[in-house]
Amino acid sequence: MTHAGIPDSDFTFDPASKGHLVSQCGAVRLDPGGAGVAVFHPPTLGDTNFRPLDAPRKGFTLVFPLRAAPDAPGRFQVLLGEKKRGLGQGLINGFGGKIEPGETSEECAIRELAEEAHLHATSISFVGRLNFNLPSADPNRLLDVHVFVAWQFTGSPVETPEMRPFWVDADQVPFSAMWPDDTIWLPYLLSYLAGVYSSDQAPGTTPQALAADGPHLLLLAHFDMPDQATVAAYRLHLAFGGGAARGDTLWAALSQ
Ligand SMILES: Nc1nc2c([nH]c(=O)n2[C@H]2C[C@H](O)[C@@H](COP(=O)(O)OP(=O)(O)OP(=O)(O)O)O2)c(=O)[nH]1
Repeated sequence: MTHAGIPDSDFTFDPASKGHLVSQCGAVRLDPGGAGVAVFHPPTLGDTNFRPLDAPRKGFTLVFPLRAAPDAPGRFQVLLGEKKRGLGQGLINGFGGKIEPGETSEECAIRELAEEAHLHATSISFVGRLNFNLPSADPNRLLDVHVFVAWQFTGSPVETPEMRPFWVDADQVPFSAMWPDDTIWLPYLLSYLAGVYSSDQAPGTTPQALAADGPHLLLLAHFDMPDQATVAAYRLHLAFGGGAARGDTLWAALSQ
C-alpha cells in the first residue's frame, strides 16, 4: 500500500502485523547548500551520540487536519501553516502548542487548531508521540509532542497572528521548509494515510482505519537536536495500536 508521490516512503503498511512495524535510528541534517535536501548518516551515529532522556518533558500537541482531495478521488490533502511567531517561526508545520494544566492532549490539539486556524475539529485521532532534546539554551529544551490527525471539522481555515494556513496535496508536502525531523517520521504517516484515503468509500466521513478507539498506525520517536536544522540522533518506532494501546505501557515498552 505505497503511495507513489510521497517522498522517502518505501514503507508498506501491513494491518495484519499488530506490533512493531519498523524500528530505526540514525541522524539527519538539512543540507544548506542543497535546497534543504536531507543528508542521512549511518545508523550507528544515532546510538553513540544519544543524550539521556529521563528528565521531565513539557507537553505539546501537533495536529494535521486532513481532507479528501477535491479533484482527485482516493487522494487526500493536509492543512499546513507557515508559523508566524514562537518556536519554529518561519517553518511550515501542523498546528499546536503547549498543553495547559488540567487539559488533555486531545483538548489542547482541538483548542490550538481553533486558535491558530479557526478550524473546529469534531473528530481527531492520536497517531504518535515525538520527544525532542533541543539545545540546552532553549527554554523548551525537552518536549513531548503528542501528534494527532483531524479528519472531521467545521469552519474554514483562516490566517491568524500565529499561522498562515494552506491546504497541500499529500505528495506535495514541503519538507525542505519544515523541521528536519519531519523528513524522518512524517512520510510514514502520510503513506499510511494514503492507504486509508485510497480505500475509504466515503472520504471525510469516518475512516475506520483512524477511529480513535480502533487500532491504527502509531509513531513513537526520540530526536536529539543540537540546533534547529540538525537531528544528531534519533530513534523511531512504528507500531500498530490505538485505543488502550495508545497509553503509557506501549510508550514505555517502545522507548527501551
Ligand atoms: N513538525 C514538528 N513540529 C514540532 C517540532 N518541534 C516542535 O516543537 N513542534 C511543534 C509542537 C507545537 O505544535 C509547536 C510549538 O508550540 P508553540 O511554541 O507554538 O506553543 P504555543 O502556541 O503554546 O506557544 P505560544 O502561544 O506561547 O507562542 O511546534 C518538530 O520538530 N517538528
